[in-house]
Amino acid sequence: MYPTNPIEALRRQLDTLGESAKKGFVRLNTPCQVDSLMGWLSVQRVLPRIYWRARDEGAVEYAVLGVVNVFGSLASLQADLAALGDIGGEQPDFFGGMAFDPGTPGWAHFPACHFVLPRIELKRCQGEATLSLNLRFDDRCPSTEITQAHACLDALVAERPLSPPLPKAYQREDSPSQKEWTGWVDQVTHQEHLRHTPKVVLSRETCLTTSETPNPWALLSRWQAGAAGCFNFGIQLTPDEAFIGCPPERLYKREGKHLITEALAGTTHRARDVQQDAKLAAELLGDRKNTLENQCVYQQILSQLEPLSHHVHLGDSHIVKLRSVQHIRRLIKAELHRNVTDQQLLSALPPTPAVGGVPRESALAFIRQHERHQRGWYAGVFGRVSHASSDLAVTIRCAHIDSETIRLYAGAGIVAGSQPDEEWRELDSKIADIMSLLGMG
Ligand SMILES: C=C(O[C@@H]1C=C(C(=O)O)C=C[C@H]1O)C(=O)O
Ligand SMILES: [Mg+2]
Repeated sequence: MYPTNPIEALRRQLDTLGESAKKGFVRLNTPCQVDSLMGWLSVQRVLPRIYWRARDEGAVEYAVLGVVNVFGSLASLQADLAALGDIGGEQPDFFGGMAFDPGTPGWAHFPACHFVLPRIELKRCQGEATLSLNLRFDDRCPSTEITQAHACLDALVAERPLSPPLPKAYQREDSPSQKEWTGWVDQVTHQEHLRHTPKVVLSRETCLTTSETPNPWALLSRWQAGAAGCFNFGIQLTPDEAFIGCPPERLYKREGKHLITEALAGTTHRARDVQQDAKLAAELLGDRKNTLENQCVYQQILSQLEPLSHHVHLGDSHIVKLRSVQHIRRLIKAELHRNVTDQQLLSALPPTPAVGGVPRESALAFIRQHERHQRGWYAGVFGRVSHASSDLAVTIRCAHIDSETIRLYAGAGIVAGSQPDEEWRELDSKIADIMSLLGMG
């Protein structure tokens, strides 16, 4: 269908780029054919490698790699969005994420905040794939930029099929242990503690160790296939390390001044029998402890949105059914005041009480004091930001993978009425999908 090699087509466009085009941001595009974006990403040598797909049906799939710019803070990202917006013309997409708690050391190769304007984008929308080369000329020497762009094109490798990840024998270690967990839940649900801190989301790190871990892109591709209604993300900043996940939770989506966010909290498992499953859902919606978990989230989001927006609307409670769990969700819509930026939203909203707690600082203090594992980018933020629209997920239901270890993370909102054993089981339900893909289900 496309007689020209897409890389060749981009090279030619680059060579014939007129002087007048060399201002601000430039995106060169060519149609291409691709089977699996993750299969393509998996064989590339250029870093970083990023995959992103929002949870909505028909959402655009992005596989991006290399960098035109890197941003280590929300302020620098916002300054660049504004600078390119002022120049006008086509605007880029920025991809990246943030750690759960910038106030703690986090993961070794994952900065507290890291967004990139990628060099190469492979996008698929309604079955049509496009390969793009990004350039910019406002902040650098044009000839160097063109040389670097050529070098990145030269480094691209043809897609190869992903081989399915083979189940292996893993050694499992949980931090905290169930015994420690019980002690923490008892502390948080103590009358005295609840009085000043009504909700703390406690988490667990499950370390799976083996001689050779699976290809993260093969794993994500399998995970995605069974995770309808979830976001899908993957990022490799260093060659032997990846962070992947299929989170059901949206931090926010902004289209111009329209904002959509949500309170997703309160959990039960799934039943095989349809009637039994509906009964579990009805019980969840009526359950006091679970309703309280959700209420803590929407109340804080509403109060954070108040100074930034008008016409804030809180939707009804409803059930979101995932493969192994069901959750209570309430959608929130708002109209942002003029000039409210992604920087402001990303400074105000995360970590929401869906993953942190209420009040934020005292919940974070409990987490910092007790959890020995580093949350890093677990329970942080991942997504796409641009001038016109942004969409970001909360990074739960995720795995950090290096050459020997897979680290799985799960948390549970602890409020009045939480029982340690039930909450521990909730953690297991939240990692059930990925555990079964690894042959540990
Ligand atoms: C913290 C996680 O999930 C959060 C906690 C939930 C709960 O306790 O009911 C439900 C959804 C998320 O808000 C996680 O999956 O790791
Ligand atoms: Mg819960």
